[in-house]
Amino acid sequence: MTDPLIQLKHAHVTHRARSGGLLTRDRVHALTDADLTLTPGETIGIVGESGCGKSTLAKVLVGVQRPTTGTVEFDGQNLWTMPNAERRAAIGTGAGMIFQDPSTALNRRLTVRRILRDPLDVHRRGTPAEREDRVRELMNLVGLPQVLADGLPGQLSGGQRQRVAIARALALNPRLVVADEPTSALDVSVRAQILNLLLDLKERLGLALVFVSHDIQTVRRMSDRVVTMYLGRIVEESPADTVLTRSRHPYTRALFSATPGLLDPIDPIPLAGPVPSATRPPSGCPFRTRCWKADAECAASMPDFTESAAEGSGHRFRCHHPVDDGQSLHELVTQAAATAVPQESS
Ligand SMILES: Nc1ncnc2c1ncn2[C@@H]1O[C@H](COP(=O)(O)OP(=O)(O)OP(=O)(O)O)[C@@H](O)[C@H]1O
Repeated sequence: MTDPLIQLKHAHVTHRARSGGLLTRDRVHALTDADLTLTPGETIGIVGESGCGKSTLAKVLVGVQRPTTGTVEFDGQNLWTMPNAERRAAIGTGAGMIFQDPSTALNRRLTVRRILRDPLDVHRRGTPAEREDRVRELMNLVGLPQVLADGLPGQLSGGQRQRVAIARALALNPRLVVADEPTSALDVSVRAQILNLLLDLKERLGLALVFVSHDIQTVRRMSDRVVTMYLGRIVEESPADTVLTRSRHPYTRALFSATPGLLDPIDPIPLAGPVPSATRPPSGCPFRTRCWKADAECAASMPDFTESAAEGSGHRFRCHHPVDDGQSLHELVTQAAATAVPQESS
């Protein structure tokens, strides 16, 4: 079996909650008890509703966010017990991050050349001449014409800016790249180009990729494995090619059923009420307040992960009452519509 590139163990992230801009004594549970393993060259996609912790999980994986408790191992080494300089070196060389909006992620006052040289200078990579060569190489890698090297981000198109952000993330030869909504700020016409570029780079460089998006269709296309999150928790990991039909967690099925154009035209699985507060998540399974299958057992405890019967499939889910393997969406919609869900939230 391949050694993991990254391993999260029981990672929690909490933040002080704010009310009217002021910090309160409450804690927001942005990530709860996350266990996840990523192998070299693998792509995982993270899906879930807004605020469910996708970005937090991505930042923890890439070593940008320190978990409040729990561990992150990168190449078998605990990232957060390393001395700072060592961790920065491991993170710098190990992982790059591409954000949603390249116009805010790039320093507007620096030329493309300076933006791409910066990580090489900070990590003292090679001689000045070698750094210049590397800048040229990075621009070629992401399909940016060399004439743009002296341009400022404001002089580039949205797609070109995102290419600069990708080149910068690749500057130190990372083995992992995290792309957090990398195309949502771009025109539809350039989205496919950027996604194809990421897929191409992943193949050519053997990168592991963590892909975060609200666009479930794209996540499925880009990923080997899909991680479903709900209210800070990972509730299912499914192989991307069977996530539509074989996922077992009711929330994964509901989420995918609500994606236009993905499945046969059909009403989505109806869910009761809104997502509860991340400050006071429900006891037991956090999805139980909206789930048509929930009962007292779901309020009492969060189930452990169940591995799918197909050994080595990488499919696992946390649910007391999973959807039957192969159960159709039509059946689930009917079942959910016929069931009243208890409304209390904790
Ligand atoms: N610095 C912070 N301080 C307080 N709360 C935070 C902070 N960062 C994130 N949160 C909260 O943590 C939870 C998870 O946020 P996160 O950004 O990870 O979710 P997300 O799924 O990526 O959301 P979106 O899809 O809207 O980007 C949310 O309730 C969010 O409000």
